[in-house]
Amino acid sequence: MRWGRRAEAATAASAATLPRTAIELRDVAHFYGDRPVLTDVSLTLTERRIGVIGGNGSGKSTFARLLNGLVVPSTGTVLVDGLNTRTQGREVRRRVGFVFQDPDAQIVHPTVEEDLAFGPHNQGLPAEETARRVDEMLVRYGLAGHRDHPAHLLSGGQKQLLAIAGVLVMQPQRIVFDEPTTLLDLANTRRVSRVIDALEQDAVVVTHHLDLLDGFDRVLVFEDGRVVADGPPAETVPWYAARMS
Ligand SMILES: Nc1ncnc2c1ncn2[C@@H]1O[C@H](COP(=O)(O)OP(=O)(O)OP(=O)(O)O)[C@@H](O)[C@H]1O
Repeated sequence: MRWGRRAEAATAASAATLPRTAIELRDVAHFYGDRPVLTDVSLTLTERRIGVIGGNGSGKSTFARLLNGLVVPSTGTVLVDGLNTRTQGREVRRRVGFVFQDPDAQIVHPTVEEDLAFGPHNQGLPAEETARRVDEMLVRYGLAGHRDHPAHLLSGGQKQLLAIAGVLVMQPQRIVFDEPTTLLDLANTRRVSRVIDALEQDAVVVTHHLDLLDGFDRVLVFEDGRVVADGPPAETVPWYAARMS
């Protein structure tokens, strides 16, 4: 595990030999008004499963939003496979899907099927391909019996699965999850955890549920807008838990 500035320096040094597929943050800072919420963040993200943890208000969601260009940094650069989120946001968002904490923020269409079809339709996919993908998602996420169901009447867990399916149906190469289990009971938390485990895509998961990070490759710990620890969960998670107690 690497801590604080040493970790950032070591990660920045490896940027010269950047693999083809990576998210790279170079000297990133972000301010809301004149208030800094992220400072001095330089990271190269290549692992399949990356967790992001930290106390309330430590900057995790802002960090997550930087990764697909929902937020552009006040200073510094975020590159996704070499694409700059500041100037190539649309292409970046095609590659990096984002699952919001509250599925109601993401579910915008009256029925489950219409909601799933919205993204691919927007991408300009032919109707048959959209229908094929929608069918596949309905089956994979246990929503086939709810095809014509009003989306807002689904249970909390089903809504979260629909929100995830609504991102996956667009076949992004990576997915960022911002606290995907916060609103869920234990059974649905486990279900979403299994869904994340089984994803083919790379995933970055912001969470307060530390169990979700079992088997992850790397965990970043945020504190006051900085990465204060960076390493495998077996080291970072107990370190963070001890720090918070
Ligand atoms: N749109 C915004 N405008 C102004 N301030 C914001 C905005 N979004 C976040 N902030 C502030 O930035 C700081 C970091 O917020 P952020 O949501 O990134 O933290 P977080 O680590 O995800 O917190 P939590 O665990 O509580 O969700 C907080 O103090 C928050 O109030």
